[in-house]
Amino acid sequence: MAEAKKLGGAGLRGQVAGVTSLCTVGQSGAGLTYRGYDISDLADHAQFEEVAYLLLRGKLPNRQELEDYKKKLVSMRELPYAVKSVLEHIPKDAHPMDVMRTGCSMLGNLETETDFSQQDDKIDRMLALFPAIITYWYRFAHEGVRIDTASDVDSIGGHFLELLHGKKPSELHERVMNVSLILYAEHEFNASTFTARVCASTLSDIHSCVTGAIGTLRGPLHGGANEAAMALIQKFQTPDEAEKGLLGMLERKEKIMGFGHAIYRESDPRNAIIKKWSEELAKEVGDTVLYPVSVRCEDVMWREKKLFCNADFFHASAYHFMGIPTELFTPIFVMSRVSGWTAHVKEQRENNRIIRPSADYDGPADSKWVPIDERP
Ligand SMILES: CC(=O)SCCNC(=O)CCNC(=O)[C@H](O)C(C)(C)COP(=O)(O)OP(=O)(O)OC[C@H]1O[C@@H](n2cnc3c(N)ncnc32)[C@H](O)[C@@H]1OP(=O)(O)O
Ligand SMILES: O=C([O-])CC(=O)C(=O)O
Repeated sequence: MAEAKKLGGAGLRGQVAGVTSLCTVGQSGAGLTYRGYDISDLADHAQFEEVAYLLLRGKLPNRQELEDYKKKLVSMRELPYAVKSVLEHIPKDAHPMDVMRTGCSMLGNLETETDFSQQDDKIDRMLALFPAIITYWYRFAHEGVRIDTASDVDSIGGHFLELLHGKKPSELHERVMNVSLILYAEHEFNASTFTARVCASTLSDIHSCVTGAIGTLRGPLHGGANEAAMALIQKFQTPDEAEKGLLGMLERKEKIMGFGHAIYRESDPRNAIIKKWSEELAKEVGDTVLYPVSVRCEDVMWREKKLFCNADFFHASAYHFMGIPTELFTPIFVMSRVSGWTAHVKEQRENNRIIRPSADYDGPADSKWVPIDERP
C-alpha cells in the first residue's frame, strides 16, 4: 500500500514511456536539442517556421522550401466565419487558454481530419491560424473591433504582434517573438505533449489531440507558469522588496512559479536565452523595476533553494515589455508548441500502439453490495 502511494505521487518521473527522434531534454553537455540541433544554435540562427519545418518534416528546409512553407502558412490565415462567430460569443472575462481550446475545437468541426493523409495541411492551418484565433477574440471582446486577420508580415510571431497591436512590429520585437516561439516549440514527453500522444494513440483526429494538449498546458505547473511569474514579479517595487517577499513565501512553503523543473537539475538552457532578450527589451523601454526584480528573484531562489528559472520566468518580463497582456502569455506558448505536439502525433501514428499503462490498486477489497436504502 505504502509503495503504491509512493508510486502515485511520483508523477511517472524517470519512467521511459516511449521513443522519439524529435528532442532530447536534460542530457549532459547539450541541455536541449531538436532533432540533434542545439537550442542555442536554433535560437541564434533560425526562424520559427524553419524550426517548425524541422520538427514536422524531419529536416531543415533549404531556402526554396522555407520560402514556400512560409508562403503556404501566410495563405492559410483567413479565419472561417463560423470560428469568428463562436469567438464573438465567448465572454470578455473568459480565460484566453479556454478561447484557444474552443477555437481549435471549432476548427476541428469545420475542417475535420477525415484521413491521416491530410495531417500536414491540418497542422499547417493550426500554425497559421492560432495567432488570429486569440487576437480576433481578444480585440473583439476588449475593443469591440473585428480585425482583419490577413497581413503581409510573414513570420508567425510578427503576425501575432501586428494583429494584437494593430500595427507592424519593430524588428526587435519580431526577433524576440521568433526566439520565444523557437524556445517553446518542443520539449520531449512534457505533460501536454504526452496528452497529445495518448490521444493520437487511440487513432483520434489531430484537432482532438491538440485540444487536449491545450487543456493540459493551461495549468500553472506547466505553461500557465509564465502568467503566474508575471503576477509574482509585479508584486514588488524593488529588488530588496522581492528578496524579502520571496523569503517569506519560501518560509510558508509556497510554490514560486517560473522556477524548478521536472527534468533539468541545474538549469533550463532556454532561460539564459530569453533572459538576454528580456534585458535588451528592458533597456529599450527604460525599465528599472521588473528586470532587476526578476534578476534578484533568480539569485535568491538559487541561493536559498538551488532552484533555477525555467523557460517561463524571464518570458514574463520579455512579453510585458512588448506590450503583451499577461493573460495572452500562455496562448503564445500554444502558437509555438502546436509544432511540437503535432510532430509527436505524427511520430506516434508512424509506430502506434494504444497507450495504456497499468495502475496498482490500493482501494478496498471484497466490498459487499449494500442496497441504497440501507446505506448510511
Ligand atoms: C514550460 C514549463 O512547463 S516549465 C514548468 C513550469 N512550472 C512552474 O514554473 C511551476 C513551479 N514549479 C514547480 O511546481 C515544479 O518545479 C515543477 C512542476 C516544474 C516540477 O515538479 P517536480 O518534478 O515535482 O519538482 P522537484 O521534484 O524538482 O521538486 C523538488 C522539491 O523542490 C520543491 N520545488 C520545486 N519547484 C519549486 C518551486 N517552484 N517553488 C518552491 N518549491 C519548489 C518541491 O516542492 C520539492 O520539495 P519537497 O521535496 O519538499 O516536496
Ligand atoms: O518538460 C516539461 O516538463 C515542461 C517544459 O519545460 C516544457 O514543456 O517546455
